[in-house]
Amino acid sequence: MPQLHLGLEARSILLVLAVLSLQMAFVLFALRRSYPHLRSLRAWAAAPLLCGIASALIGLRGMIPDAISILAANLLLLTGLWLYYAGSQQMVDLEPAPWRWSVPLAAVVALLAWFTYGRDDFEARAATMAASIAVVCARHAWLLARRLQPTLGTRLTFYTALAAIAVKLMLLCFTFGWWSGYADPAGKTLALTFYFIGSAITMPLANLGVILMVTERLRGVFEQLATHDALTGALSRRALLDACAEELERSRRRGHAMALLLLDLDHFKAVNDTYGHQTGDRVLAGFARRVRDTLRIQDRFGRYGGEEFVALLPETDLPAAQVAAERIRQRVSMPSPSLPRCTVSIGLATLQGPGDGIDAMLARADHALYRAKHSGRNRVGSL
Ligand SMILES: Nc1nc2c(ncn2[C@@H]2O[C@H](COP(=O)(O)OP(=O)(O)OP(=O)(O)O)[C@@H](O)[C@H]2O)c(=O)[nH]1
Repeated sequence: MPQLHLGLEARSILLVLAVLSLQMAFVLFALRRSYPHLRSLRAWAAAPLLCGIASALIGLRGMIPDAISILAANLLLLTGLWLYYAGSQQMVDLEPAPWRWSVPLAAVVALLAWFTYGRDDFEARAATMAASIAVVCARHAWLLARRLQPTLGTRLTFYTALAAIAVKLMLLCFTFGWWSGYADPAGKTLALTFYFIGSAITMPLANLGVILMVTERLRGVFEQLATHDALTGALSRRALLDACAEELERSRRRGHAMALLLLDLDHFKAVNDTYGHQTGDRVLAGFARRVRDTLRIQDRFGRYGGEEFVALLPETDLPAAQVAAERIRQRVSMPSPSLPRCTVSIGLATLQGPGDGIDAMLARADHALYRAKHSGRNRVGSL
């Protein structure tokens, strides 16, 4: 084991890192049991497990055979680092490709074997590993920067990957003789001290970054469940009414118009009775998708109850709301290749002065809907 400054011992650092990584793996495996649908958790739990075992094996260098403390340990380390990357890929619905990595991995292990048994060369082994780790971290950092939302967790993981790359590049520069001080034993000790301290900082930070990414994703899932209807993806009634209250306040403040559409599928009970409840569910989901496609970004769409939905149209006066409602009606009535045809009746209400409120608008929209139903359905009613 190399000597370090500050009274530090490489073996102790490696064993402490092993314990920390195994603890983190335990936490992540426990999270995986609770949230099995979060695919990334499997790779992210296995990653610190492999890295932890690798650290322990490297730390036991000289006490166990080289084939284990060098070859098996570095193989585990690189696989573990790849698993961090694979977990991030799954976060953005990319399929990890283990076979694509297995060829370079085998080449690295072959090189390490040569630098162990062909000619015993610590510097060459360190350079091989530093370059390989830097490549995996760079690939991971690239993915984090390009594909994931810039949250605290992704930022922490991204900067940790950059820091790990910097540490590895530093070691590469030294081993290639780009710093003359490295030839001197004191310089070498200093370089290795930086290297081990760098690893001691980046490994736990990578685990923390992953834990943060998991909790951020779970928070997103729970928020979605709390505010959206699971079947149609529309806002839940509670979230819809909150959005209405918010928009009403904004319209009042700015003196803007606002419209509200109450949408009710026609003869939906007959759809259920004829084709079954499951097809009825698919019709509802397809209907919601069509309405959402028709609406603008700033419009809100929610499930008011059963087969009744509300579309909230900010900054929309009566003529514009009639155009929007008619567009929805036509879009919904278009035949679909996979679903029974259905139509929608729509009740329309617009904001009537500062004393008006959401309950009053909903009551007017309900009345208009009633009229649309009673004058033949598949139409837009207003008062
Ligand atoms: N499949 C399915 N059906 C639902 C869901 N929610 C409500 N329904 C059904 O929607 C039907 C609504 O029926 P009605 O209120 O009589 O209205 P309708 O048959 O659409 O007739 P009109 O509104 O008068 O045109 C009921 O049979 C409910 O069971 C749901 O989530 N899935």
